[in-house]
Formats: sequence, structure tokens, C-alpha cells
Amino acid sequence: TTSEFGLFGLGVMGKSLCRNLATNGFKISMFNRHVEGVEEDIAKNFKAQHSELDQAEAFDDISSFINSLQTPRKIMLMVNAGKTIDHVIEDLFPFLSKGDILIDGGNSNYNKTKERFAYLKTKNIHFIGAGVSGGEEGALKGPSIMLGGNKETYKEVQPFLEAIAAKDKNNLPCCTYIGNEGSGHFVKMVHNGIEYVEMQLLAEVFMVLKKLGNNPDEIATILESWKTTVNSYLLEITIAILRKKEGDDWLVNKIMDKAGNKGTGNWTTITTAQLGVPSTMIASALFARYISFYKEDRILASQNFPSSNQVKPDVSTDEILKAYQFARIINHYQGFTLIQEASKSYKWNLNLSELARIWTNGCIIKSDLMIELVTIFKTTSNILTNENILKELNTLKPAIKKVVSECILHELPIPNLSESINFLHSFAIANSSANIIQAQRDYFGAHTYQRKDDTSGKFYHTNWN
Ligand SMILES: O=C(O)[C@H](O)[C@@H](O)[C@H](O)[C@H](O)COP(=O)(O)O
Repeated sequence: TTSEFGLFGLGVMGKSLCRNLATNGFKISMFNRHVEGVEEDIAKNFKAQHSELDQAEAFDDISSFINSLQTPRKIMLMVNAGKTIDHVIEDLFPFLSKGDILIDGGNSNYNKTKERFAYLKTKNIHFIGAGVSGGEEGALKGPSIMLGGNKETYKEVQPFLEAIAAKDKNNLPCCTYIGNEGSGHFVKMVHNGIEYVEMQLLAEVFMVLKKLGNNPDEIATILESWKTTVNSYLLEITIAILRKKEGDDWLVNKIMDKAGNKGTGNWTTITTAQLGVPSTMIASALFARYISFYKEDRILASQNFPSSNQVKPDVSTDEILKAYQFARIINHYQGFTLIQEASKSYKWNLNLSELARIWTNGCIIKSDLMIELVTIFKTTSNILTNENILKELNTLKPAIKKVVSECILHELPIPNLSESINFLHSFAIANSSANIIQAQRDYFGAHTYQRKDDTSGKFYHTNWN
């Protein structure tokens, strides 16, 4: 019998998705290229390793892979983002039939997905850009899947992807139709932006608790106690990471403090600037990773700017918890605002509550706060107007101000914690100092300015000399 679904590319995520599809009872075909001496018999060997793949078919030849699939064919591409996708599409194309469906499940740039969607449309091939979150384990046991493309095409792949997806608390699949063309990869990109900040905040919390004299185990115990208030997947894995010993020492103490990145945080920062949306925390989390890479320069700078403050910051773990809570809310506000603005400018009409719902399980940013946001987004798209969130932020504000001030006084780098309160201070001021910027721009460039006492919105220019 022919296969119902094809999986192209047996890397970490591709393999996990194959096992997940097979475990859910689907007859699948798996393909991995053959590269002499590098990648040989990948699909065949992989099939032999897992009993759930007994019914699956393994290929390293494109034409027999394609011919093993029912039409319209549904093929999920799990290959590296970038040019590879275009090469794979060109390799597959001669064997495809009108109406076949290609799903790109990698971390592709949404602009490229828009282009590929339009290009393949001219060839009567349906293209779906699928954001898949959850890493190796998520892909195996149930990822969160964000699909962008044509709604009718979604219905064709829905049974497969909803079956393998994680389930929310009502047992509904964490997989949904996001919107047209590149919207699936767009929200996945921003998911990663929010993820960068969540990780950076935990790194900053770790550093402050360490400065208070706690070792990794003691910090893990403190974070453990926070689970009742701010539980999340990233908090849980951070606790497990901090408990990991290597001999007498903790593994974390041996890990080089240079944070890598594969591009989604970078794209989010570029996109947020292009759309004119102040996602300040995502940008600063990205740049914190970039700064970390200047290891040699940092060592030198630490000698040129020796920390003068050896005493411990005067903060309690409870204040640090409150500061962390505060910053997380601002992070989610900024991320969802970027999605809301993109939805408007690209006319995607995105449903923020449904998006938060599929992010309540399977993905890297799943958390109790995300579960709260599902309900909040049912009544507003701006969480900074929600009564409970307002009450919470005002209650938490004294702690974040204290923690950030103390950390600055004690020369502890907390770019994301400080950015969260700086953002609210910039946002919650009726009369800001931007009038100075307008005057300076008009002074040197005659860029004109509007006046507070003229509601017509007319622009003025002053001859300042
Ligand atoms: O949602 C996920 O499952 C992860 O985000 C996944 O997409 C991947 O691990 C990214 O590569 C992380 O991004 P960086 O490599 O840039 O940290």
C-alpha cells in the first residue's frame, strides 16, 4: 500500500517526527539523501532501529520516495533553513504532480516562505510554512505546530499534524492554522524571540542568586520553590541543568559562557525594527548573546573596569522572584504586540488567544503564564490593559525597581531585567522627552515637529538660529 505522508530529511527533528507519525498509526515514507561516505543508508538504518517504524518505508532515491506516496502527496521537509530548502524543492519538483503539498517544518525566514508560497502557487504546488517547536523530545512526544499557508491545504494535512501535536489541557491539539503564507514561520520566529528573553531572564536570575552566595544546587532549590508561582518548561530544564554534577563540580561551571544563536532572534530584531515595534527585550536578549561572544575582550575589560563593589546586593530571593515575574509579563506583552502589529500590516488576522493556546504545551515557551494569556487574549489584544495583569505589575513593580537598582550598584549585568522596567517607565509616561528629539531633528535637519497645543496634527518648522 502507498504511504499517506512523506518525511524528507532525517536529522534530529525529522527522525523524531517520523517516530511520532508512525506511533500515531500513519503509514509513512521516510527519505534521507545519500552522500557517499557521509550519509549512507540513513533511512534504512533508522527504520531498523525502531519497532514503531516497521510499517514505514525508507528511501534515499527521490523518485521511488515520491512514487511511494498517495496523491495528493503530503511531504514534510525537515532540512536546514536557507538555500537548502530551495535546492530540495527544485530536486523534488520534476517528480511532483499538480495539487501536491510541501510543508517546510524548519526554522525558515518568513519572508522566504512568502516567496516560496507564491512561487509554488504558480506551479500548482501547495506550500505550507510550519513552525515546529519543542526540540527533539517535543517532536517525538508532541510538538507545538504553527501552520501558515492556504486554509484549504491546511485541511489536507490537519489529520496528521494535529494527531502528532502536543495536547492542551482540554486535550485539543497544539497545532492550528495560523494564517496565510509566511504567518506560521513568522509566529515561530517570534516564539523564539520570546524564548531568547525567557532564557536570558533565567540566566540573569542565576547570576544574582550566585552573587548572593548560592551554589548551583542551592539556586536550583530556590527555583524549585518558584514553580508554584511561575512554572515553565524553561524553568524546569534550568533546575535540571543546575543540578547536573560532573565529578565534584557542577557541569554549568564548566560550560563556556558564549551563547550561540541560529538566526531567529536576529530576524525577530530586524523585523521588529522594520515594523516599528519596540520589542526592546528581544533585541537586548539577542545582543546579550552577541556580547557573550567577546570572551577575550570581556576578560580584558574586567581587568580595566574592576568591580568596585564586593558586597552582596541587598535583595531577597522573593524580590528576585517578583522581578522575574514582572519581566516575563513585559516580555510576553512585547512579543504578542509584535505579532499583533505584523498581523495588521500583513493582513493575516491572527488569533492571539488561539496562538497562546497552542503554546501552552509542546513548545519551548510553554508556561503557566501562557495558560493565563489564552483567557486574557479572548477579551483584549493588549495585555497591559487587562485588570489582573495591571494589578500584578503594580504589585511587582517595587521589587523589580529594587533588584535592578541594586544590581546596577553592584555592577551585575541584567540587560533584560532592567529593560523590562525601563520599557514600562518609557511606556507609562504621558509626557516623555521625545520632544527634545523632535526639536533636535528640526534644528539640524528641518524635519519639522507637531505641537501639543495644535490638535490638527500640523507639522511645524522653526528657524532655531
Ligand atoms: O522552539 C524550538 O524548538 C527551538 O527554539 C528550536 O527552534 C531551536 O532549538 C532553535 O534553534 C533555537 O534557537 P537558537 O539556536 O537561535 O538559540
